[in-house]
Amino acid sequence: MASLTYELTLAGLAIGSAAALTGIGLVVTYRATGVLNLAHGAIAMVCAYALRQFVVVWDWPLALGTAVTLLLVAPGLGLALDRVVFRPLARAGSDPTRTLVASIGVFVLLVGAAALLWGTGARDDAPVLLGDDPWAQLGAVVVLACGVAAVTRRTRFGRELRAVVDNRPLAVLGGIDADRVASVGWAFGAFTAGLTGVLLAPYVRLDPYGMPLLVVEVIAVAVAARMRSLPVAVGTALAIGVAQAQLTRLHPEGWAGPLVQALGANLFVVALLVVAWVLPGVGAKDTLPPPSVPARLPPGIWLVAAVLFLLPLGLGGSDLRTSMQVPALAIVLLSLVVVTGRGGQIALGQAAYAGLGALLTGVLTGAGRPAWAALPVAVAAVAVAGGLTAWPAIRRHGLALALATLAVGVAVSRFVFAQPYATAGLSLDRPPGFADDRAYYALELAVLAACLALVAALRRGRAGRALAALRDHEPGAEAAGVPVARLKLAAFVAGAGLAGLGGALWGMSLRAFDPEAYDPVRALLWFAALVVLGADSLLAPLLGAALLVALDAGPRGGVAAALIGLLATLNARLPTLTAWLSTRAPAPAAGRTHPHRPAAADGAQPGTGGPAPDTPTRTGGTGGNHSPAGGRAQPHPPAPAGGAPHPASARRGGGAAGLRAEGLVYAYPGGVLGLDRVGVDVPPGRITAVVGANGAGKSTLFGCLAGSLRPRAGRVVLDGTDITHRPAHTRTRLGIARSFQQLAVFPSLSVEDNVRIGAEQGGHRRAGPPGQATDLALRLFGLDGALRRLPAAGLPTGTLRRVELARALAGRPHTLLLDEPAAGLDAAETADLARVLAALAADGLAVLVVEHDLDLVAGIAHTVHTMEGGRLVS
Ligand SMILES: Nc1ncnc2c1ncn2[C@@H]1O[C@H](COP(=O)(O)OP(=O)(O)OP(=O)(O)O)[C@@H](O)[C@H]1O
Repeated sequence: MASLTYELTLAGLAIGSAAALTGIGLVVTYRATGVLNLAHGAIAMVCAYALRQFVVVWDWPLALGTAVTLLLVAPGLGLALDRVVFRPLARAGSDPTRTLVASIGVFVLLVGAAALLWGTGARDDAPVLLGDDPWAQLGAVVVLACGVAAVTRRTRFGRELRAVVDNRPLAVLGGIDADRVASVGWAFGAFTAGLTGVLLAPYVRLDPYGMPLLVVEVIAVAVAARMRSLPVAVGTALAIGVAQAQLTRLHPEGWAGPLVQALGANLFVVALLVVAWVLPGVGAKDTLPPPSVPARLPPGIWLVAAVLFLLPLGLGGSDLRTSMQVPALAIVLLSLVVVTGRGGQIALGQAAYAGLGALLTGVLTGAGRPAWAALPVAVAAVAVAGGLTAWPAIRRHGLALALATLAVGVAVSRFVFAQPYATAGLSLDRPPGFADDRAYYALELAVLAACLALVAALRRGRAGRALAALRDHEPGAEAAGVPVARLKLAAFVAGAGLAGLGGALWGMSLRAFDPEAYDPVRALLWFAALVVLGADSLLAPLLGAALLVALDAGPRGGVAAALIGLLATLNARLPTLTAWLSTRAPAPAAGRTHPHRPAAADGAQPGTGGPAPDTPTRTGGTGGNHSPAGGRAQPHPPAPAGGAPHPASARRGGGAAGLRAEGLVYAYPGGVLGLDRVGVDVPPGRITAVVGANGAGKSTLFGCLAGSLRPRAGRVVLDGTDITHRPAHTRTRLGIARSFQQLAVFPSLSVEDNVRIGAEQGGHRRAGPPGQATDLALRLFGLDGALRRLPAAGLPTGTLRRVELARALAGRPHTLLLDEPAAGLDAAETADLARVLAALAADGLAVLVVEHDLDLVAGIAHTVHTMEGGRLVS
């Protein structure tokens, strides 16, 4: 027994050391470049194929082939990726989600290219490098880890690497060539990938799909090491490797047998799932940036698409059977429009939900349920499964959802789809009356049309607007009253359900469950395809499905992956296909805000752009007189139209005490005391100002009042009710609106929709229809007329400040918290703002202003508090 334990431990160490190599490569690349390289496994696979090509096909000596592979091919690939893909992204200031999409693009491109070059079949003749001696592999890992540690601790390059990791802009200012550091990081990362690939290849299936995925699972060890600690990465890899090997000793009876067996082969997948669910995500941001141009497709395109989709009804035989995949796949891709396109979430596991939809439908029909009844039950079950698997990650920041969905995709594939107990002999009957291929295709088209109509309605409606808002600017959406986590979950549940429906239709078209159709790599391909074609477009799923099926219908696999991968690697530099087809929105003028993201997203304050481009004309209640300030806020809020209440006139009952902070203490991680027993009153009908030098604690106080920060001690009280633990969106719904120091508008939405979100999400329900509150707020701030239909992207700062204020007031708050509202405004705009604030306070609103502009404060505030060192000193 002892010797079996020893043997298994050795075998586990061999697996663990290969995983440790990957962990080291991922950590070093991440530290040098900030990129979580999902393509690591694909690089490993390409290097393994390259070595096989040199040694087996071209008959080179093993040493020469290995040297060329590891010292030329692998680092060369890393350097090429750095130069062509990732450096341009870093220079453009791209965020982690865009680089993740690019690394998915590289993954898909390399998989496609390998399939084209070497075919899709598995090879079992990869050259053996170190034999099966685990000590040799372990030795290689230890030498490599020690080498990396020595270089980072003791050399000048190591110091530079650490400086770049700590603060890249500061390191560049200090004269460090951050690009060189990144190049070395990429070359080294690719070298470790190559080493993993050539070591693993003889013992696993060397094929373009299997090996990259095997290495992707190992991301778990790098995430467990928080993308920093090499000893933790190596230790975790070895521990999982040994535990996995020891599991093979267990042979429980009954249903647990195959499960334990699967666990013994896939413990890294479980680890990935656990780290994605439990540990904080990698990276700081987890939503895709908003689309640069809101797509408005010419109507003729839909006619062309309809005709093209109807054409296969005239086909027969294998052509019709191939075409039957298209509507089903289009529905799966449509699920990504909801989750990724609208919601901005990175979902890499849609193949699992599609497969589960097919599997459950097959199981239910196999148990005698009619297909009509089985399908909705299966779709509902998959939707619930989607919600349950995504929920732990949705509440976490960074790339947690991307990793969790990736892990779910691989885990479902390994533990369910690949298991004979779940899928053996499964067949999927078509609904009665649709057994014939042509009739079934017509049914698929009808379901697709219904799904398109449903998603179109969702996008146009309140939920669609709120989703776009959270994609564009999550804190801004939360401040407008959007329940961010709940909405993300709802989008994910809907997306999983749609994917399940598409998958089930696909299975029915084949009349069988084909695990290959739901391979996790396909999920990456589908995600990349949708992003490339335009994630927030209804046309993209149709185009994508047709393109993917058509390209892969040929004799050579990999064409679709190679093409989509190539386009995805360049995702930040090319317009999406649907954006290219769409009617252009007006081009932003020089000096305006960046169309891609609001100023708050990158921390930059855009320049003041002068008056609004279209001087809005006030209409309605005031008789259509022209705005005196070139579209600026009106000095005095106009009388409400049609006797409707003023947008900012929602009132609490008599005797309201207002908002009050009592003894707030807030400490930042690291111990800096942001607030030290601070109390402040924000009474109705008055403007309360808080001033103080930089770092005095004003923003911290503001965050505690608005609900974005939780104080360590003290209370926040609204009209006598303790709201200290209420989240930001709940406070907004209680009538506390806020603005941001840096703009928090939703660039892809029109000015009107920006304001409408405030009315829909933030408003008290009894405060009247959102449309009316929106119109009033737009008019109050001179945003009606042609301006209301323009996308917020590209409008001048002064206009966007008014949009933000109008959004806050459209929810008809009783308390208004303003964080440096005059930032970025010129003198005239600041004067207009002062008049509006005075009018709102006169109208009964409680207003708190945190401001640097002492003239503004002196002119409007009834009470002025001064902060210093986290305390209120006056
Ligand atoms: N995220 C953070 N992590 C650590 N310390 C922080 C953080 N944010 C603020 N601080 C520290 O907390 C203290 C209060 O900062 P705060 O931003 O509230 O000041 P402020 O008065 O709003 O300054 P400013 O006018 O520059 O915005 C400062 O010492 C600041 O350095």
